[in-house]
Amino acid sequence: MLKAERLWALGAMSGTSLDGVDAAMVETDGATIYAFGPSAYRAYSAEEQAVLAAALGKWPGEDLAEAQALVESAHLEVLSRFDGAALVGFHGQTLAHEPRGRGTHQLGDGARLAEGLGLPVVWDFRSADVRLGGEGAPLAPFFHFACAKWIGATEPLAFLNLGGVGNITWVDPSFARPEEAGAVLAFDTGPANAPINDLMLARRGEAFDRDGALARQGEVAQGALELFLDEPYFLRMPPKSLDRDTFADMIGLVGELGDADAVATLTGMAAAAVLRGMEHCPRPPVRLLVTGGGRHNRVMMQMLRAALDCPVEPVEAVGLDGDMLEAQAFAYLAVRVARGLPTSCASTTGVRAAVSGGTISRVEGV
Ligand SMILES: Nc1ncnc2c1ncn2[C@@H]1O[C@H](COP(=O)(O)OP(=O)(O)OP(=O)(O)O)[C@@H](O)[C@H]1O
Ligand SMILES: CC(=O)N[C@H]1[C@@H]2OC[C@@H](O2)[C@@H](O)[C@@H]1O[C@H](C)C(=O)O
Repeated sequence: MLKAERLWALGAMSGTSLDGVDAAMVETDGATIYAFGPSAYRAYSAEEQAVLAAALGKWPGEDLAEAQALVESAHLEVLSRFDGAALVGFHGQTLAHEPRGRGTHQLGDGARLAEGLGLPVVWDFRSADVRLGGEGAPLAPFFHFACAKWIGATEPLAFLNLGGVGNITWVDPSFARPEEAGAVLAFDTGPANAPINDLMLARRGEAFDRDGALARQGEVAQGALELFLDEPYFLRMPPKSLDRDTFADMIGLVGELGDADAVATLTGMAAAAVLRGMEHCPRPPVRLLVTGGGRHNRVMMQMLRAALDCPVEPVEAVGLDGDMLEAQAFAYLAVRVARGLPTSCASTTGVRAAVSGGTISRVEGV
């Protein structure tokens, strides 16, 4: 176990929207964030995205050689660009997530990455939590708690990640540690960009709805939205988590609509899922800080602003980087794992007791 000294860690995340690998450095002792360092991005090409998309839903033991080689080489490529890291946090590519079923599967072998980089690599962050009865996700909440401290927050606030899937963390920064009862509440809100991307690709051959430009031209189909909100997921108490394609059927709800109305409706569904989620906050947050690619979607942001009493701002409003927050989270969590500090607790994943997930792969001499 590392002593409680500050060090630079390098984190990498390949998210559910399959757009690419984010990597970023954080200086931390596993509790306090001292500084944010450089970051880099390595996009997946359309061909690579197709390889990953074909691997979605697969479990270890299935035919994954090509996708695994791709995930590992893309990570090696981007992580090799950095100097000065003492260890690496490697999330991997989530292919399947069934915490109450077959478990959770993040593709990519951290031991191979450790060999390639010559650095200790922390990986497989989610399995231990699932084994102990947790959802295994979301895991960024303990980092969000540290971010709330870093920005000097004194009142409860919430972080919303609008990635392929959405997740929210409500934080009370008056607590000393995130695992204390009442300090955080976190869960996945619902689908966010993944269905929009899927529809844009299928109908228009485009990767996503840039800035919400197409949604802006359409109207939300209220009937489809109501059917979507009937999903039992929205009645479940948190913590709770989702697989990328848990809501794949929602595409069917907009199947008869024209492109603009269909995208507007999927955008409205993502926002409505967040608004449902906000009802679970123990106290109203004083602000909602939005991270992830969806913060660029002006229509989605406007829908949230129109319905909420508190300011809804991109995390850049407080000096954070919304493109890199998840990569930074896994840098931070890697240091927590190395120090034996918990990475999740009952109010973030539903795990029975606070747990330090993750496996550390070391290379000789390091
Ligand atoms: N300018 C933009 N306008 C609208 N949407 C955008 C824009 N930029 C990015 N996005 C959306 O954000 C997505 C990428 O978001 P992000 O990188 O946060 O997701 P992720 O990390 O892969 O997902 P997750 O957090 O679920 O793991 C893109 O696929 C796209 O749908
Ligand atoms: C199983 C899995 O990979 N889940 C992701 C996904 O993408 C967003 C949401 O669903 C969140 O639960 C999680 O990622 C972030 C980084 C998290 O664990 O906090």
